[in-house]
Amino acid sequence: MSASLTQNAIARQVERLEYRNLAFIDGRFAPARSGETFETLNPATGEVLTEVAACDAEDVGLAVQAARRAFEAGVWSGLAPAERKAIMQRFAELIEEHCLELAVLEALEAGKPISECFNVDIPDTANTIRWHAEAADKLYDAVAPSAKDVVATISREPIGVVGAVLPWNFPAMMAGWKLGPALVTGNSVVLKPAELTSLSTLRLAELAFEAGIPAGVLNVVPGLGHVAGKAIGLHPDIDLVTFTGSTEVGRRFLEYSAASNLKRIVLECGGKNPQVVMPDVSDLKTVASHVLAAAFWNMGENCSAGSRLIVHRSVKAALLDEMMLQLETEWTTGDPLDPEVQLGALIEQAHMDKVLAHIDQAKAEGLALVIGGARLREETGGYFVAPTIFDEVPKEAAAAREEIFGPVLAVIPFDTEEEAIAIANDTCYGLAASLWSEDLNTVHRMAAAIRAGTVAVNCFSEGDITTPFGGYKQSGFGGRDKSVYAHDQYCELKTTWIQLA
Ligand SMILES: NC(=O)C1=CN([C@@H]2O[C@H](COP(=O)(O)OP(=O)(O)OC[C@H]3O[C@@H](n4cnc5c(N)ncnc54)[C@H](O)[C@@H]3O)[C@@H](O)[C@H]2O)C=CC1
Ligand code: BAL
Repeated sequence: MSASLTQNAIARQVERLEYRNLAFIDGRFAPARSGETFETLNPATGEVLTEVAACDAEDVGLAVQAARRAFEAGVWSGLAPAERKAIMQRFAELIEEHCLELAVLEALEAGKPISECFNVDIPDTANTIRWHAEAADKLYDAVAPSAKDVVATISREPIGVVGAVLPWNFPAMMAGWKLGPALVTGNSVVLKPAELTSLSTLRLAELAFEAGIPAGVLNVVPGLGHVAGKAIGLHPDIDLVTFTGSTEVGRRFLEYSAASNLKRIVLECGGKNPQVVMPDVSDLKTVASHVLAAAFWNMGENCSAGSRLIVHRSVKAALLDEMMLQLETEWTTGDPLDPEVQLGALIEQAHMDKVLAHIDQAKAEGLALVIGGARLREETGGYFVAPTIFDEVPKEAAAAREEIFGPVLAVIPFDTEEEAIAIANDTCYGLAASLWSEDLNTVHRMAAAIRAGTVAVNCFSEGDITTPFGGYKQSGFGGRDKSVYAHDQYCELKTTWIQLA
């Protein structure tokens, strides 16, 4: 727990909290044109926090007009990279200055543990914005090795108006992953947060404006997926949509693109990520702590959650014993605003019901329940589910195949390396994997054989801001988040072919 994250500081912040709950279009907060709103809830209590403007196609249209106007006027796209850098750096500073406020908003609206929000999510959001800002004036374009009497330059240009449609599991961090590279490369953005988590994103937009990002360059249109999200997908004047969320909705964006203007689509979707533990591991305490973090961090509501533990039969029992010990002593489920808590509430009743239905199905199929398997803290009205582990899960079982997006871990034993790789790759997803072995040859061989965008060796990690993030197979499409590779998704490549006299 950070020194400044005390119960008193949190309580004072909650008392003085003001919700930004209107759309942010062209540098101003405004209600939806229809006057419609939707409720946003605290998933730890089921109580309504506030009503949020429910944007529809008309509001999305106004936001796109503002974004296009700003883009064409060059108030942002026409700045030198170093000028955009300075403003984005100020934006990062403002995020840091408002870290507690943003952390409290995320804990209240998303049910995430405040210590994670305060120590990880919001600092990472600021770091992401700052890192991309600093890259702004350090990336060079190219001159092609063409013919003698020709100069051919290959330059990147901003793509124009970017639509960003975001999930609820890491609201600020995902906004940072999209806004950092989209804005530093000179684009204008129309961003739709998930309807379950609008509040921190709306505050971020206000801070971006305060930092000096001109009116119209960053617009936030809160609203329902099948209304505001669909309107972004179908809008004929949006050049690219970057999306993080379910594979099912990602697929819809490809349809929207085909049905409208062939806008570029970048998808970061789901995962059923393997954690492979080889028989040569010696430090089971460390392995156990990372395996638990991979499975249960953010209540398992994480696209890169390591929801399949594929473990060699010879170490399985000892590893499970160590995991149980740590789970019982180090993982507390409770009020997300309590800085000592590691596990908060699931995002909403419907999602909790879906996770509990998966658990019931696994029980009905006769899978061996090791721990958990039930709702917790029902008396609070909140949506808490105990971290749950099933052992000896057949690879055909739903618990081994479907993305549950909750605190449910399927343990699948194996006997040979070939079998482990086959199980790891036996999924339609390919986002992330963890691999545990102390043998360098095994590590190289297996890391190369696992079909995933990120393979973390001897740890659970998504990498840091310097490494790209995205998936193989149905986990991703069209580009990567994070690192300088993320800039590619937001740029067109222009060839200028100059014939010399
Ligand atoms: N990063 C990830 O991999 C995430 C995966 N999920 C998966 O998706 C499941 C459902 O969660 P949801 O929040 O419902 O994710 P989702 O994929 O439905 O929502 C993500 C975003 O898409 C929007 N959206 C929803 N329906 C849309 C539509 N028809 N057209 C355009 N936009 C639309 C939502 O409003 C939200 O902003 C989860 O249980 C989990 O399995 C959810 C969130 C993040
Ligand atoms: N873990 C960051 C990306 C996501 O869950 O959507």
